[in-house]
Amino acid sequence: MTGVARKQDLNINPKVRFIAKIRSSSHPDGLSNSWISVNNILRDGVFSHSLSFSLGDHPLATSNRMGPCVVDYCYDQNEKNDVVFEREVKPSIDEVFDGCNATIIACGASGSGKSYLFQGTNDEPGLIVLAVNGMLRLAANNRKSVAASFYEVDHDHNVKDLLDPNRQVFVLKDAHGKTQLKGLSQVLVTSMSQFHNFYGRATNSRKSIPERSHKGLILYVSSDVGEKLNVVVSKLNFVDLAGYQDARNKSLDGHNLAESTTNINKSIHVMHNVLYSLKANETHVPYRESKITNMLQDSLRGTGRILMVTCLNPSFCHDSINMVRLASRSCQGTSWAITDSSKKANSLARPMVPSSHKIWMHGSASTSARKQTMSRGHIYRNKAHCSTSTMKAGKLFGESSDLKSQKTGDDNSKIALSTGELSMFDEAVPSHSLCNECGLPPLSAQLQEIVNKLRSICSSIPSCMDTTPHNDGFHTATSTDIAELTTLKSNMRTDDDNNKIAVSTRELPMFDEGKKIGKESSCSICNLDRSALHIKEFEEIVNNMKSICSSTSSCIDIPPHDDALHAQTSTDIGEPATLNSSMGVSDRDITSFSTWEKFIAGSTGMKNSLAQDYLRLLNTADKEVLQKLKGIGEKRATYILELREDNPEPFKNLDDLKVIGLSTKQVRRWL
Ligand SMILES: Nc1ncnc2c1ncn2[C@@H]1O[C@H](COP(=O)(O)OP(=O)(O)OP(=O)(O)O)[C@@H](O)[C@H]1O
Repeated sequence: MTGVARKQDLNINPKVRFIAKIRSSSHPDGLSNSWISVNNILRDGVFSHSLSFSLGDHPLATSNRMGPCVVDYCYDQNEKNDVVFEREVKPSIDEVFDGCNATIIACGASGSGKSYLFQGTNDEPGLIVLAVNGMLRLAANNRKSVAASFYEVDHDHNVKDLLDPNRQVFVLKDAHGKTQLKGLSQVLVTSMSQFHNFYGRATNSRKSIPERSHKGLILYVSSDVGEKLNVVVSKLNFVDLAGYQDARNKSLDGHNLAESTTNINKSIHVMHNVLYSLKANETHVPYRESKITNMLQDSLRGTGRILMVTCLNPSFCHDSINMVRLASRSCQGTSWAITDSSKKANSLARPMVPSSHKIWMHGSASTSARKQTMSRGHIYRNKAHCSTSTMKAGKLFGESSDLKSQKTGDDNSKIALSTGELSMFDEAVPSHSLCNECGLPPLSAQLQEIVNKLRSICSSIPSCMDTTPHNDGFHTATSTDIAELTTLKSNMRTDDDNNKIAVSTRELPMFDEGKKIGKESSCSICNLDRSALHIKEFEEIVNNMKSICSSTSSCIDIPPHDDALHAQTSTDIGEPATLNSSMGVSDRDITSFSTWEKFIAGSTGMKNSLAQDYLRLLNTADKEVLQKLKGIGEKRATYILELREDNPEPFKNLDDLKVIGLSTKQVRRWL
């Protein structure tokens, strides 16, 4: 059964409110709003409206991916601006005069009535006009002043002062981290007619310009100190977001609306993301991902009210559906979820980025990894293979999720060198299988053996450290060695739960110097015999490591570059190709690498190729596969699909993941 349920233990910010307003159909282009049905929902004493869409008898399949569209309230076409004002805006004005900031945002498809809602007409004043009127009255009664700024943010993120177009506006942070709109003019509002005068002039001047942009009016309330407007107490923001347009539509001259549309749509998405995060009380709010949210940051954070009004066209408009879906997603925050039992577990129980996930994708250093990488090789080579490759990669993820489920049981066989450098060894193949090419036991097994040795040595180190002060000169000379040895031990993190050990590459030279450590530190460690034993064991381990490295390099050896065949083979094999291309090193560099460096470089290259795969899947995979990726839950997957409607390849590099609230660092950590 599908429905909407409220999660009991929510921490939802009630001051972030999402409403919809269906534009009046009195306009000649309006047919009727029968394509939108609004239903009441009452759960746990909370009223909401659920919106569904139909064309004639055909329900539009908008809910397949995300269930019904839910907003806190939907005003129908007969409800006038003053009704919306009384219920939604007036309470904010009272709070602004009590010192809080408030923000009212209108969004919607082009022609959905955003400007009409804010500006209105002489007969039906809009929310801004009604608000200024109310504020002037309150100001007069409370010895306060009202001032206004009016700006525009275009698709190139330029900010223009609409009250004084000659001024340059800079968005800066002051010493307290507060956003300053440096250069933006403020005009004291003294009466309604004076307001109509300057505001009307500024709005009309933009009407002839076809460019889409966001427009913002700031109404400042200051304590009345005569002529000076120096003590700004609080702000009421009105933001009229540019009309949403599907970026795949063609403009009148036949060109794709592409870039400017994409930028505008992106900032609309970011605005919804920000409100989503605020509504859900998330710790990270992506203000900085768009100019407009960055500018509004001070008003949006804190305790002030935020109202997002999604304006809907009275006649069928696909962009309106997109917008209401976006609003619904943000409105539901973490508080609502589809009660479809299969989806419930995913969407309700899981935060956006579950910290419990450790690895989004597993690989293996042995044959299985090589086979997987060979599959990925096709992805690099030919984009036309994308879907097949995606399927393969999907299979990969399928495998990885299987592996994930085996994780607990298999944890004992893990080893990671250099903080995840060798995460490809996680979930390695069973220890009895041999590497096809080398005929050696799998790397993981060899490394595991070393780990066990190291662990046993480590566990005995404290007992042989001399902690009593030594006054002889020799001790002073060797104390660094003790420190080194201690560092060595601390770098060999042992974890009894999962038997993991991490040895950073930085520490490897210490192994080479094992003899030196042994010779000198033996004098400063209390039990000479035991320490000598340890050093010997260390040396043995170093040698083992070295031999593994050389055997590894023979598995991922780099074929000669000039070989014509190489071009073909390296792409097929994947790993060597990655070594060359992803690391950005020349062959000369590679030949001068030590075996160990080659090995580490190979790991880095592989990481980069995994990053590429991750991005490629985000750009191409279907929802089911997306949800198998580390960090992608039901909501993010839905959002990614929405982003792909605007831009077929929204993720070109890891930085682009910001749009979906993931950081490069985070993703790199998972790889
Ligand atoms: N409630 C209403 N009653 C009558 N006409 C309306 C109403 N709302 C909007 N309109 C008319 O519909 C048209 C489009 O409205 P409006 O300009 O407000 O849309 P918009 O969403 O701001 O569009 P854009 O994003 O392109 O600027 C206008 O001609 C406006 O007068």
